[in-house]
Amino acid sequence: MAFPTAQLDKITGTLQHVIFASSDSYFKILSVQIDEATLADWDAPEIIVTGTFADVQEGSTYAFYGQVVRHPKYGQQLKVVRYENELPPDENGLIKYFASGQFSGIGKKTAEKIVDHLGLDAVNLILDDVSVLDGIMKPATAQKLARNLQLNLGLERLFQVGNQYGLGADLAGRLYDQYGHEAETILTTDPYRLVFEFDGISFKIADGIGQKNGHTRDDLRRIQAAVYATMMNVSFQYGHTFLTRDQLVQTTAQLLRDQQLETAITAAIAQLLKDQILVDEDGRLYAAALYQAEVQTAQDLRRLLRAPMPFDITSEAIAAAVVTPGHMQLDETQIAAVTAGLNAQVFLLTGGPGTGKTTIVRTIVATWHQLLAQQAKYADNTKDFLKNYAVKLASPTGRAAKRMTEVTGYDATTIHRLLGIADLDEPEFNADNPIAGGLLIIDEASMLDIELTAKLLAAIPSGMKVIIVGDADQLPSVGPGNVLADLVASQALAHIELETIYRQGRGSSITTMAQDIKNGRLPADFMTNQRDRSTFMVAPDQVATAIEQVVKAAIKKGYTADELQILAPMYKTTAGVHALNAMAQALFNPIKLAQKSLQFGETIFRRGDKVLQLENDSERDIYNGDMGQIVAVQYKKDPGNTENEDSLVVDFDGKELVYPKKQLNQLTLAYVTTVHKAQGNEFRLVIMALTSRFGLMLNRNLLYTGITRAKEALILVGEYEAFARAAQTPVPMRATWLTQRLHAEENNVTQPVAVSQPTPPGTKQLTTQLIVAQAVSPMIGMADVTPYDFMGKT
Ligand SMILES: Nc1ncnc2c1ncn2[C@@H]1O[C@H](COP(=O)(O)OP(=O)(O)OP(=O)(O)O)[C@@H](O)[C@H]1O
Repeated sequence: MAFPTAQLDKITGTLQHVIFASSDSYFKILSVQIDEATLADWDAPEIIVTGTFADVQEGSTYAFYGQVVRHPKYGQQLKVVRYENELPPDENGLIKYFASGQFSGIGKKTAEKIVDHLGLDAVNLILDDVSVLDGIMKPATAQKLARNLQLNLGLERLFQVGNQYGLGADLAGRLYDQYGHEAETILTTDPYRLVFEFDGISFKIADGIGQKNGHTRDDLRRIQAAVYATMMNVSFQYGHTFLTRDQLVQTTAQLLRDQQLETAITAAIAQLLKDQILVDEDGRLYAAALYQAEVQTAQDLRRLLRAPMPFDITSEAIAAAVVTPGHMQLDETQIAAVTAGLNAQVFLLTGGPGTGKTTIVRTIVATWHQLLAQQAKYADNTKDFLKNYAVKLASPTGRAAKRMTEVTGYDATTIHRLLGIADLDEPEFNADNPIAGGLLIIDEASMLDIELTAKLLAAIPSGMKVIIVGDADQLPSVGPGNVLADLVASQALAHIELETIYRQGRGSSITTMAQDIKNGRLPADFMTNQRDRSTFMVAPDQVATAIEQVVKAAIKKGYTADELQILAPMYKTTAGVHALNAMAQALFNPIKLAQKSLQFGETIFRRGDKVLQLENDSERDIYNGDMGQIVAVQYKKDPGNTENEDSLVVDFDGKELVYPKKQLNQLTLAYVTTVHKAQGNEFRLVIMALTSRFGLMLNRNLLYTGITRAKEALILVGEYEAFARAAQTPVPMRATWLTQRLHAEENNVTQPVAVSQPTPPGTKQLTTQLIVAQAVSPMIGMADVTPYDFMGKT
C-alpha cells in the first residue's frame, strides 16, 4: 500500500552495509548511518532499514521514506515505502561520484568532462539517452557506464515512477526483471502493452497510467487492451472458451464504461484478429490459446479413437479375463463398464459417489494385467512388452492422486507430473515425445480444464487406451472449459454412467441426499437429523458461533483437523473462509506459551496448523489444493537452520517441504476452505456453511460437490432458504464448443451458437437420471449432538 508521503518519516544517511539481500526478490535489510532524520525520540547514530531496494551501494548516500515499526525480535526499524539515491548536490561531488571506481574505465579526467558537458543533471541525461556521451568517451565505455547507472539507478527510478502510479515496489521489481531498462519507457508510453504481456497489470491499472499520460479514450492500443482483458476476464471468471462477437463488444463497452466506443471496439477486434491474438470461428471469438486447446482436444480424441487396438484382443477374451476385486458380484451396468472400458480406445466412466467407479477402475486394471500376462507369452521380450503396455493412473491434483493410489492399490500421479510440466514451461511429454504405456486412467475428470486436457491428450500415443473417470455433476474446472460435461454431451465416446449406489453404512444418507440435490431439490427429510448427517439452521450472524460449537463437539469426539473439513463458499463475510479459519485454528491448535510462529498478512502460522497450497509448483511436485501440516517453524538464527531466513516446514503426506518467509504467499490455513479448493479431496466429517448472503455463488453443483466431500458424516449449518436455493439453481452455463467439434463432421461445424449473456451467464439444464437409493444402514456420526447444543441456553 502506498502511504501519502506527508505521513512518512525521512532519513538521509550513508549505507553502511547490506545485512540481508533476498535471492529472489528485491527485499533487503540495511544498516544505515543517519545524517539527518525526522524521527522523534531517536538518538542512536544508526538505524536498521528494511524494504525493496535496487542494487544499493555501500558507502552511498540515500534518502529513505517510511515508518518506524517495532519488529518482535529485532526492535525498532524503518520500514521503507520509497527511497532515493541522494546524488551529490554539486559539481565536485558528482565528479567524485563518477570517478569513485564503481564505473570501470572512468577516471577523474573523464568524470570532469562528463560534468563539464552535461552539468548537474548528467546522470538523468545519460539514463535517458546514452548518445549524450558521444565525443566525451569511447562508445564502449559510454555503454558500460550507462548500463552500470541503469543497474544502480534505473530500478530506483522505476520504483519512483511506479510509486506515482500506485504500483508497489514488488510489481516494479518484476517489471524490471522482465523488461530491464526499457521497463520505465514501456510503463509510461505504452502501458496497455502490459495487459497482454505482463501478469499483474490489469486493464484498470494500465488505463490509469495511460489516461494520465495523455492516451485518448479511443486510442486503438487502449481499446485493444480492453478487448483482450475482457476476453481473459470472461474466460477465467466464468469458464467460457469463447464469446460471440456481440457479447465481446458489449462486455468490452461495459469495461470501458462507454457505449459510444462500439465502432472503435469493432476496429480493435479486427486488428487483434489480424495479429492472431484472437480467433474468429463463425462468429465465435476465442483467445488464440483457448481456440488451439479446444481444436486440439477434439483432434486428438479423434486420433485416439481411430487408432487400432494395441494388440489383438477379442471381446470374448476380455469377458473371459475379467478379474473382480474380492470376487464381488458386479451388476449388469458395471460389467458393461468393464468390458466397454477394455474394448474402447477412449472410454468415459461417470457416476456419483458410491456407485462403484473405483471398483470398476480396480477391475479394469486387474483385468488388463491378466490380458497382458496372456499376450506376453507371444512377445519377443516379455519385460519390454509389459513395460510398453503398462497402466498409468493420473489425477488433476496431488491429493486426488494419493487417494487414487490408496483406493485402487496402484501408483497414481498428478497429470502435471505425468506430462513433466515445470512452471510456465512447455511439457516434457507432448506430441513429439509421447508418454509410454498401454492404458491410461484419468480420475476426477470434472477438474480438467481445456488447456490441461489439450496438453494431456497431445502426449498420449495413438494406440494407448484412455479411460476418463469422473462425476459430471461436480463443479466444473476452475480454468476455462467444461471438458467432462462436454464429452458426455457429445456422445462421441463410449460412455457408461453408473447409477446404482452401493455405499452402505456411514455416508450413505449423504449419498442419497446428493442424488436429490442433483435432481434439483433437497430431500424431504432434510431437516430431520440422520445418523450420518445433521442440519443446524441459524441466522447468518450465528453461523460462526454454531460452527464453533459443532467443531468443539467434534474435537471432543476425537476428530482431528485432518479428518474434519469446514467448507464455505467465499473468503469474506463473518461466515467466510478467513473468519472461520481463525476460529478453527484457535480450537484445533491453540497458541502455547512462547510458541514460535510466523506471520504472513493477517495469518499467523504455528506448528501443527493444517495448511493449503495455493499455487502449482511442479518443481517441488506440489499443487494448488494440496493439504499439509506445519511440522516446524524455524527462525533464521536457530541453530541448524540452513535457510538464511525464517521458514516453515510443511509435511504433505510424508513429503516435507520448506517455505521461506517470502514463499508464504503460497500457503493459507486449511481448517476451512472453499468448495473449489476441496474438490478432489474427501474427509470423514464435513461441516458446510451456506447463507443467503452468498447470493450468486449458490448453485446445485457447489452444494453437491461440497456435501460429497464427506465420507462418513455431514453437518450443514446456515439458512434453509440458502440450501434450497442452491439445490434449485443449475450451475451457470459455460460457452464452449467442444461437444459440437466432436460430433460435427470435421471442418463442417454448422450448429447454431447457443450461449447465454456473459455477465452473468445463463443456465443449462443438466440431464441426469434419478438414481434409486439402495439399502441404507446408517451409523452414528455425531448422534448425541442436537441443534440445542448449538443455540445456547435460553
Ligand atoms: N456390485 C457391487 N456389489 C456390492 N458392493 C459394491 C458393488 N459395487 C461397488 N460396491 C461397493 O460400494 C462401495 C462404493 O464403491 P466405490 O468406492 O467403487 O464407488 P465410487 O463411485 O468410486 O465412490 P466415490 O466416488 O465416493 O469414491 C464400495 O464399498 C464397494 O466395495
